[in-house]
Amino acid sequence: MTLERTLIVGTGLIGTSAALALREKGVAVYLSDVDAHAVRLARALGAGQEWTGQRVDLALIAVPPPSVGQRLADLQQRRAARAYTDVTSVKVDPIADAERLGCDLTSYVPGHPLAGRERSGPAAARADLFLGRPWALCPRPETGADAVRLARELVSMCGAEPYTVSAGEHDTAVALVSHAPHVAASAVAARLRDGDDVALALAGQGLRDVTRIAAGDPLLWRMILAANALPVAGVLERIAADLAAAASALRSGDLDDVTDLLRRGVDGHGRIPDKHGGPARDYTVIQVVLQDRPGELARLFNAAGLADVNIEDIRLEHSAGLPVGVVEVSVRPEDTGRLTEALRFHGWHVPPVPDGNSRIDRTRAMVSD
Ligand SMILES: NC(=O)c1ccc[n+]([C@@H]2O[C@H](COP(=O)([O-])OP(=O)(O)OC[C@H]3O[C@@H](n4cnc5c(N)ncnc54)[C@H](O)[C@@H]3O)[C@@H](O)[C@H]2O)c1
Ligand SMILES: O=C(O)C(=O)C[C@]1(C(=O)O)C=C[C@@H](O)C=C1
Repeated sequence: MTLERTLIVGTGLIGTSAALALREKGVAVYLSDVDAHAVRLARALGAGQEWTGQRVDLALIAVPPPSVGQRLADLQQRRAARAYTDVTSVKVDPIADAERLGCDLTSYVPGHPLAGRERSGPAAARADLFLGRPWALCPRPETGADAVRLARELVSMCGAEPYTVSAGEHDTAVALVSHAPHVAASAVAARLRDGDDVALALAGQGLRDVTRIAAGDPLLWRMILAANALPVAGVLERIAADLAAAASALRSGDLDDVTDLLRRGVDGHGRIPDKHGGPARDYTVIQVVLQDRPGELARLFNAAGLADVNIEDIRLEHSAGLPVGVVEVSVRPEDTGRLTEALRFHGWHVPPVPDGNSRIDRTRAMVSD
């Protein structure tokens, strides 16, 4: 049994990213969403064609957590697929919904890719979103072997690593590694609402690293947290206790508790597996410091275009009020030399890309004027 035809239900960030990855592997992909605009945009991105009832091998349900059970029931009633899986960030509640709605659990493999972005919708989708990332699969004793095989095939076509775990273990685990961290990031980012312009002008990369996920959709996160409330509350209580102890240590001037927290933080961070820890894409990131004036980005793009280098990704870091910004240009490693030469030719100073085993090498290109 191989995966030749897939239906994606919910063509937002995750559904469209999976669709794009499957299209690259030659799978026929059909698209469905309650929002016709989301399907149109996904189609325009090359993610597949609109679903008009074709029967497929596997349906991937990529909708918010409370809608998964009902969608599964509807699709099974239409006999839309031989097997079904989903991507929602919690697992116990959607499975309970499916059971309550009388779904056939033998053809359903609950799933969850541990990959995402802080943006929603098909426009944010990318085919390489899942590369090297863990993708949890939570089959139950009654789940059929063929359904599991199809779900695993989808995961590997998306470039992710399947990880089999029970739904209960999954929810406890993601409370620690995903859901509580999201709330903690939001708490840090929420403080910035009170920050004055001077403070925000001094924001560096550390703050951006700690708060990136806080930009995620609050309505989606409310649904995720509601479905995993107690495990997340437990982790948050322990984080809050550490923060309270650190604050009182700072007030008393006895920094032992803070030092202990910092050391435990180093230990905890060291436990994040390298395999899934860093960005999974094999791009070189060239950092270019740009003058903040009209036409600078266009000049950079033009230099890349003339060198026949495709820019895979671009990220703009700009501190308000400063005369320069940093643009991070991601290119395929084999294009690094050509782009470096082109930037030098057009007046930027670019030091050699350092050797290293990290998946992403960073170099800096400084404006010469
Ligand atoms: N955002 C992430 O980083 C991330 C990562 C992993 C898993 N997930 C999970 O993936 C799922 C989708 O998240 P997303 O970030 O792609 O959200 P999104 O908002 O980008 O996309 C969700 C899409 O589902 C559609 N939709 C909503 N209800 C529907 C229904 N009943 N039937 C058909 N379509 C419906 C919406 O119109 C939207 O296009 C969620 O369950 C989320 O928990 C998200
Ligand atoms: O924005 C990201 O980078 C994410 O990977 C988001 C993230 C995560 O916590 O790892 C968030 C929720 C999802 O259920 C899966 C992935």
